[in-house]
Amino acid sequence: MKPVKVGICGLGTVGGGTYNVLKRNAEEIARRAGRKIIVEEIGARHTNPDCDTKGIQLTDDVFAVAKNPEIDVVVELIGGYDVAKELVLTAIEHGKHVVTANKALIAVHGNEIFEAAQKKNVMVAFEASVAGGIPIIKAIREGLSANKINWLAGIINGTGNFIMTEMRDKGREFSDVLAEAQALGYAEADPTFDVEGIDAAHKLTILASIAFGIPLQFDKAFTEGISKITRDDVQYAEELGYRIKHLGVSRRTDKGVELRVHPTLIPESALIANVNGVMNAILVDGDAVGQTMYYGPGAGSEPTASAVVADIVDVVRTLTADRDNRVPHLAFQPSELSDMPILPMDQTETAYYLRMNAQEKPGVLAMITSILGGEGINIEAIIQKATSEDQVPVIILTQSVLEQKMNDAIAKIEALDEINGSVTRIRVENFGR
Ligand SMILES: NC(=O)c1ccc[n+]([C@@H]2O[C@H](COP(=O)([O-])OP(=O)(O)OC[C@H]3O[C@@H](n4cnc5c(N)ncnc54)[C@H](O)[C@@H]3O)[C@@H](O)[C@H]2O)c1
Ligand SMILES: N[C@@H](CCO)C(=O)O
Ligand code: NA
Repeated sequence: MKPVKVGICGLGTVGGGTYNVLKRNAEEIARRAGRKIIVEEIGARHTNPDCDTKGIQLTDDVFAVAKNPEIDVVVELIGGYDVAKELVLTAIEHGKHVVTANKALIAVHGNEIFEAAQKKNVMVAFEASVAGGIPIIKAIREGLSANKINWLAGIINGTGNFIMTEMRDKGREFSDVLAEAQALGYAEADPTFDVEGIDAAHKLTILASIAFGIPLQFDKAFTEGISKITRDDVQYAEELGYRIKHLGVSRRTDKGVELRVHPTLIPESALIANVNGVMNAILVDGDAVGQTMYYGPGAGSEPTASAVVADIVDVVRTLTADRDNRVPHLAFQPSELSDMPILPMDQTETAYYLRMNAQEKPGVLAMITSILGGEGINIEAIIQKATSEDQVPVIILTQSVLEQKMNDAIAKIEALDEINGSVTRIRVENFGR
């Protein structure tokens, strides 16, 4: 059979890894795909010192790649929204299949891109966009297609997990670890995407769509980052038997779908609480299978390339297959997507960790517990720290409650003269309890 010709756009961390893996494993990959896969052209502004591209056609115009009549599959690895979107739509318009690692693009413009792809009968594959090398899209979309999925939760940003692990285990400074994550090629071009949970929310949006059969709705995701977590919170959580992880959670409820990214206390005995460094993990709860967990490197050159190349192989395998019966982009047939709403954050339910500074006076604890009781919030545990100062940290673990009630309770606690400053709240998920 004729070789399949691929055009790679962007030759940075992921583009470079993709080129090298395709080259190094060419024989093995051809045995799997049923035909040879050749890199016909590379479109990139910069060359990559890790890649020997001798003999390959190079251009700095990625649109030339998207329009090159020789090319069957365009691999978008430039990142970002605008140029990437135009590039992908141009490739589709020219009848090319597309493989991308760009979660920002899929989460924000995916509905439009998939519609264009369906019209042109081409595939857009995006396994590398979520959790790097972990084949989580394939697992949910194909491996779990028998199930009604109840919820999923994951550590889906490698940079953030790397930062939190290094800070906790080695006491390193935030900025120092972030710089290392950038040097290792883990971080986004704008690392606030990693730290503030935007990147994780992009990925969660994609996972929720393929799990529940809903259109991509990134604008409705709730996002809270890791920059405000203090060493004290990490320590108090550990005293209570928990680890703090930056988690994306999406749960189907009677009222709608939860879509939220925030720091979360997880019981230290839970497997997912022990996922460290750049590793990612996603827990998926299906009605037939129960809970399954997927673990592996969430970022980095070749781990991500592993997913990009697997997508290229997938595309190649379907080139000769019936194009009306491909695996749908969002797992469900496009005409079968549901209009189940995304729940506003104040309508979600979780347990909470609260930390506040109370003045050292008799009766303050009673005031706090009475406010919580008044909102119908049950307390699981309280720690009051003795200090030499005239204010004491009070840490409270609550049972599960509607976020709206917790907002009201926190506002009332913060209004007390006996409480200094604001109340820190971290949500709690009791996996494995
Ligand atoms: N780095 C990771 O671990 C990782 C993992 C999963 C997904 N991703 C995603 O993969 C994509 C690429 O990330 P990366 O880490 O490889 O980025 P990178 O910055 O290392 O590489 C991007 C490359 O694209 C080139 N480029 C950008 N715009 C261009 C344009 N208009 N024309 C020509 N070249 C252009 C840049 O010169 C650069 O070499 C992003 O969407 C990112 O979110 C990255
Ligand atoms: N910046 C992302 C890359 C992988 O998507 C992360 O750290 O997880
Ligand atoms: Na993946």
